[in-house]
Amino acid sequence: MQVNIFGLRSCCFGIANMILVRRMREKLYDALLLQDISFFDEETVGDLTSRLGADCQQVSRVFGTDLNMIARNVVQGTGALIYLFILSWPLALSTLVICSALATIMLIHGQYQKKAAKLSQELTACANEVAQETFSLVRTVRAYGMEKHEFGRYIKWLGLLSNVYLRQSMAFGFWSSSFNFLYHSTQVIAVLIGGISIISGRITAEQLTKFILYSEWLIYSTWWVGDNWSSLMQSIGASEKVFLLMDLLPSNQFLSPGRRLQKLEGHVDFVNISFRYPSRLMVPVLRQVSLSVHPNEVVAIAGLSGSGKSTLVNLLLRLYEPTDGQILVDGVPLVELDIKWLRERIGFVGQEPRLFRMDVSSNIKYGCPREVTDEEVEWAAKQANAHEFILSLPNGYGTLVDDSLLSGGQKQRIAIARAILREPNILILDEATSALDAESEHYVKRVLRLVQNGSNLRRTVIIIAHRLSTIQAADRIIVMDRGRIVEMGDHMELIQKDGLYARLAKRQTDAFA
Ligand SMILES: Nc1ncnc2c1ncn2[C@@H]1O[C@H](COP(=O)(O)OP(=O)(O)OP(=O)(O)O)[C@@H](O)[C@H]1O
Repeated sequence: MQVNIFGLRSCCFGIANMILVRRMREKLYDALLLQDISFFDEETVGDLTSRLGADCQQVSRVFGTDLNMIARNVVQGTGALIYLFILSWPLALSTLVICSALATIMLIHGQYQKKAAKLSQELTACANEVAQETFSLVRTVRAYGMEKHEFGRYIKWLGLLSNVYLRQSMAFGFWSSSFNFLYHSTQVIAVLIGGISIISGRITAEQLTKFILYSEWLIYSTWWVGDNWSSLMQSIGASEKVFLLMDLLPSNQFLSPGRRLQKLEGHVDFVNISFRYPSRLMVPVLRQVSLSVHPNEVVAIAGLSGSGKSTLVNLLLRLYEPTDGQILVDGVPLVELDIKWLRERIGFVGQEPRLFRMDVSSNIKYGCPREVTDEEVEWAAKQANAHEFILSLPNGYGTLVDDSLLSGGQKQRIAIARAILREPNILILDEATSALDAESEHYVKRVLRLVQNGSNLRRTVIIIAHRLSTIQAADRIIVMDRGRIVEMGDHMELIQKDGLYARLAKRQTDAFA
């Protein structure tokens, strides 16, 4: 019966813990997912993933086991102490002094374990970060023969981690031996003082036996409280950051629903935009940029690397908020619009063509706000010059995308197909042709021409490209230099101007000659 009840209770604790861990992970995932992008510029991936995993388990232990054990042993110990005082107060006092010494060591040990747990979580996160980075860049590591170096980086963090564990074990050893020493001292004192008391007739032998039993009970209760206390402190130390992250408020853009317009024309105004990345507040990235993009206009942004081209589109996607100035979409400030509604109407192809680990078709459909047929998926793939190579894959559109299966250019064409499929009112191509070969670039140019000439396909396009040959046909080319717009016009006008654009164009012609 006893076993059954104990088993049932453990089972209940197990289930409660499981539910708690699940709820905490959900809440943490939610809190992280709804953060500003700038939050992820400052937090390490390894740290966040380890918080999502092990730390939640630590927190649940606090509620599931440690608190329960502490409460139980405090009640037991207090009962034993009262009984000891009834039996013999001088003996009880000496036991109490020893228990107080044990409690003091327990508090110090608990504080130490709290700090050590926090540190070990941080070091685990750093080690995870190195491992994650190495495996995601394994080709670069191989190509440069840096396996040993990366192993060394990983080992360094593991070394620090094992030092913390070693010190934790030593602290535990000290705490255990103090317990043993003090426990045996109680018995020696009890036998000595108790023996004298029996000889002088103040207590009986039966009372002394009871006393020794109860003092053992008291001291063991103190030990259990101490043991659970240090494990509680460990859990608290490891979970401080979890609670901090769980308390994060969602980004402003998810808090208010915002306005939905009847139709998005695709008029974009950047008005006196200045911007610094929150993680590098000292460096101005955009300085008083003003630019109007008209509905259905194809605007290309060119300029040297690091001049702020991608940052400008990041602000239009509201991944970051401008430090100064404002962005208007169809005359409405971006901050007033329903961001989900707006993003559904924007097609975006980013610089790094990374796909999800799902089949090709699902990758193309990803984020499409409406139901799409297989024919529509194929249509989008054809527009992006991806249909042919997709058909040559083992399972065609059903092939599971693996990072090593597709080339950079192929991944980029799938990303273009994804953007085209949602028939966006604003199409943003950031460096979309950088990884494409000359033939594919020709097809992208064809898409741009289609967008420009086909009456039902017209839309606002913002294209950033290093290959100036891709953007020659744009209605307008904006040239940026160190966060400012320095030139504006069509290809011929800019060439005649003989400024930065002309120099870049000449440099590229010379390079390809
Ligand atoms: N997340 C970030 N945090 C801090 N600084 C950043 C971040 N992203 C970009 N920067 C910095 O902002 C500046 C402009 O970067 P941006 O990517 O907008 O330039 P770009 O003109 O698009 O360059 P490229 O043509 O090489 O892509 C650079 O100096 C870059 O180092």
